[in-house]
Amino acid sequence: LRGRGVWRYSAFLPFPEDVEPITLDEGWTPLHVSKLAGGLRLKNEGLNPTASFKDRGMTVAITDAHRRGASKVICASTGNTAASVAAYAARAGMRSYVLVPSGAVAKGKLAQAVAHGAKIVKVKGGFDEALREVLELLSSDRSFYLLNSVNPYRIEGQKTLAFEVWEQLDRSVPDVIVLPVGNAGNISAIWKGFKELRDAGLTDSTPRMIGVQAEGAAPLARAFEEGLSELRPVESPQTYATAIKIGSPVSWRRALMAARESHGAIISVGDDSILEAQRDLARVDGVFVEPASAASLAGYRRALAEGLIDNGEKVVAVLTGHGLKDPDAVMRFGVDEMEVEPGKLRRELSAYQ
Ligand SMILES: Cc1ncc(COP(=O)(O)O)c(/C=C/C(=O)C(=O)O)c1O
Repeated sequence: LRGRGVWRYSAFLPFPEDVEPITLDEGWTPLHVSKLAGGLRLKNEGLNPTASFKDRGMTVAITDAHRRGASKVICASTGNTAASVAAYAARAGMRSYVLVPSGAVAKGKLAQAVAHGAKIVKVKGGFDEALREVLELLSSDRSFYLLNSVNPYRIEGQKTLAFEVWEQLDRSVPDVIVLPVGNAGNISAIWKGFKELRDAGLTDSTPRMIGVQAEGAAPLARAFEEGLSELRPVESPQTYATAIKIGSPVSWRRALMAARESHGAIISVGDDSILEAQRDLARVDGVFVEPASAASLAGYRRALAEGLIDNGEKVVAVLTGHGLKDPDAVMRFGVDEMEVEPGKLRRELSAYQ
């Protein structure tokens, strides 16, 4: 183990020792103790270079693209993958093409894609249509390198969150990992990381993986609930947590396997509980996350209420993206503001208190 962040675990990454990483020092994010519940810890992935967990997988996949001499990279995205692709492609001197749902991407993410110089292709429809467009293009045009989480190098990078949590918990694993699930790459990546820790003899237990979806975009929660072995996509997914507004998750098989193999679950929560969780995290724990990230806390609360998690169990909630990604979302918190004339502050404030 040397250095910090994703490349600290290069022994677990699929590259020869002399590989030249394309990196922005991603990873090594804080694990805070939460004041909201005993035993609950918060893995703050919003503190990665482009402010989401996507950077973990992007550093590894872009390093592979660079190694192969790629000059053009492409992805479909609800926004965070696009932001991360744009930044790492810029770092690697590559052109980036990002396909996003037209009119449905949070402002901060779009700002990042623009800032880093991506070609932004707005697809009429949702994420699912955008991903289909990308896969169709690639079936006839091999000049693009695909960066969605069907790319195994993304999964290899994202699994390193498990290694960090193990180190941050003094080389032990939590009872439960709870995290939001959209296209479903992350839940299978983190589960892979914990299995590798166990298979390397570094731990003798593994956590239960509890994935959380938004009620209006929960094909995996439904498949898990009904014990299905086939996914029934949600035709037009609805949630204000736009990062996980996905009706047909591409990694659904691996996600179901991770939930079942780990004796965990995939559940869904309402947008109102996501909003409440987002506000509590910001106003009690001081951690500002975007709506999809807050689904972790909303899911934790539901799992606790339903006995999927016992009080006192050690739980890590993965907070996947920073709150600045979606500034419009916080207008629903209720703003506490006043305007004063110059020289009137004392009078106005005393009236206010
Ligand atoms: C903040 C945030 N939280 C959770 C997820 C779900 O992770 P996966 O289940 O691995 O997809 C996403 C996913 C975003 C994209 O899929 C994209 O950017 O295209 C996210 O941005």
